[in-house]
Amino acid sequence: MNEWKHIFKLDPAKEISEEQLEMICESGTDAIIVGGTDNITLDGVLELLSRIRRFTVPCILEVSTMDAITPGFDYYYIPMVMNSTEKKWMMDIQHQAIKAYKDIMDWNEIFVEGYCILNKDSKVFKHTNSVIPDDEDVIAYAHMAEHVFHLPIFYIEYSGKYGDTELVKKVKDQLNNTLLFYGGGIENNFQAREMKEHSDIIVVGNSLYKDFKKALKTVKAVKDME
Ligand SMILES: CC(C)=CCC/C(C)=C/CC/C(C)=C/CC/C(C)=C/CC/C(C)=C/CC/C(C)=C/CC/C(C)=C/COP(=O)(O)OP(=O)(O)O
Ligand SMILES: O=P(O)(O)OC[C@@H](O)CO
Ligand SMILES: [Mg+2]
Repeated sequence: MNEWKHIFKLDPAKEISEEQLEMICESGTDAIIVGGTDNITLDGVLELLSRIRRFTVPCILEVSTMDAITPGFDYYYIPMVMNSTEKKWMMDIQHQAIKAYKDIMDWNEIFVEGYCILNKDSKVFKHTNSVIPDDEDVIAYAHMAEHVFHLPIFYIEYSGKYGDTELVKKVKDQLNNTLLFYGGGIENNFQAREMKEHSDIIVVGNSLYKDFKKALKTVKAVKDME
């Protein structure tokens, strides 16, 4: 994961054609995350997993609901929402899930993500009752992710909206061991490169469902960077 630059996030609740899926899987992206905020069902996850499995690209389940956890993925990402007002989204659901699954959990394939959700209009922001932190708060969350919780990933999430590059840069400057993921509103090569400049890995999601060709090109855009 330390070598990765680009990830596509596919939503099991949304339609993607066979032809498009093949282009995504063979695009050179470093991995595919299966995840989303709502209508995530076990059937939807299993169907998408079996379609992606025809290709060699690493496939990750980002767990958003207990109902759709299944074996068969290469890796599992477990979100903890650091700027939620409810402990539930930071700790309690994860606690219950670990209680249920601890005997079959292989921690070598599980990575916990410290999420900071910064688009107040996104579904995931509302769903998790999050609050908008100021820049100093975000930087403090990043420090907590790295030094208090020793998380492998700090995720700046603007879901559906292109974010503040200055803030992403400020956060990146503070992190040494924790990887910085940036996701939100990346639709073209310029945005992909700009956010990759300031983060370790960019995640491209919704634009695949809006302007597929442009979204696909973001892989080469960041792979060609020095
Ligand atoms: C059976 C087997 C082999 C199991 C493997 C072991 C394993 C992985 C067990 C699970 C252990 C565990 C601790 C699970 C956690 C369970 C859980 C439900 C945690 C809660 C996660 C959480 C905080 C959810 C809230 C929503 C959220 C933050 C989701 C993260 C993804 C995200 C930001 C989605 C938004 O994406 P986007 O695409 O922008 O959304 P829309 O397009 O839909 O708007
Ligand atoms: O869907 P977009 O806005 O590209 O965001 C990607 C990802 O960060 C969503 O969790
Ligand atoms: Mg999405």
